[in-house]
Amino acid sequence: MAHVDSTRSEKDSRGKREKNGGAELTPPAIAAERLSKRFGELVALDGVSFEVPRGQILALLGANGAGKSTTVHLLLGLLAASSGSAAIDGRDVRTDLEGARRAAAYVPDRLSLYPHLSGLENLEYFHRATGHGALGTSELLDVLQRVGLGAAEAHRRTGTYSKGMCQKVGLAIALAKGARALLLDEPLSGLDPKAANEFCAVLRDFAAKGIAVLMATHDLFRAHDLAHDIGIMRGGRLVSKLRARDVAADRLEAIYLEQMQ
Ligand SMILES: Nc1ncnc2c1ncn2[C@@H]1O[C@H](COP(=O)(O)OP(=O)(O)OP(=O)(O)O)[C@@H](O)[C@H]1O
Repeated sequence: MAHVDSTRSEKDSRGKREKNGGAELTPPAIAAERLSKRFGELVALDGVSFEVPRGQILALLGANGAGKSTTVHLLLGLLAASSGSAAIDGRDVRTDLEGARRAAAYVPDRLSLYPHLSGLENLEYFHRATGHGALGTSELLDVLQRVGLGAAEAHRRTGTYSKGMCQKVGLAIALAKGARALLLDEPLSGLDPKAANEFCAVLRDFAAKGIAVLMATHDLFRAHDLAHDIGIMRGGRLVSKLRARDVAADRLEAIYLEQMQ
């Protein structure tokens, strides 16, 4: 079986990080360590550990109820962990929630924008709402351009946008904020193939800029194409972690289906 013991590999990579010539390296942009979450009797997440270094993309796959959204919500501090730790850019979500949130951006399945405002006005609003809204209108227009929304689209009311265009505004909010880590929960659901391709191209661009990306998705083939690492979750556990380049897409599908048995 091509999957690895994720607990051991996280320990190994941490060891390398700490020992590198004795110098302290930057912490991973996203880190989960033995993260667990119970809802009453239900164990939604059970000792999940992984790291996403800067410039890397980790896709989390898994059936409905596997714990993907719970993982994302714990990392964003939207839920409190029952045990274990979650950190963004080295800031523990439990002890430095403000710092962690400052370094993180979140694009959910369906982004809530103000439909009567244009894409640019929405971006201006959310950019200021972060409390770090230093960019002016022309810079924000440039940010929208970089995520694939031209000037004409930027000035249109978002009530007239497709889902893909709304999602791009979410990416623009993350970029304008200078986020170190981008967390996405099924951002591709409902996007047509062209829109999904465009969205993934922007995510690649984010990674190339050094941003860490964690994406929960059901789109196995696109995850394989986009991500550096693939995590497969089942019953609240990370049951496999694979380097995407080490496994062909059809083999990944076979491993996924084996894990779902
Ligand atoms: N607020 C909650 N209260 C009780 N149970 C919850 C809550 N949120 C999630 N769960 C349960 O935790 C488990 C994990 O759910 P989660 O939403 O993380 O799965 P998922 O992998 O994201 O699924 P999907 O692919 O359907 O989005 C499920 O059994 C779910 O019913």
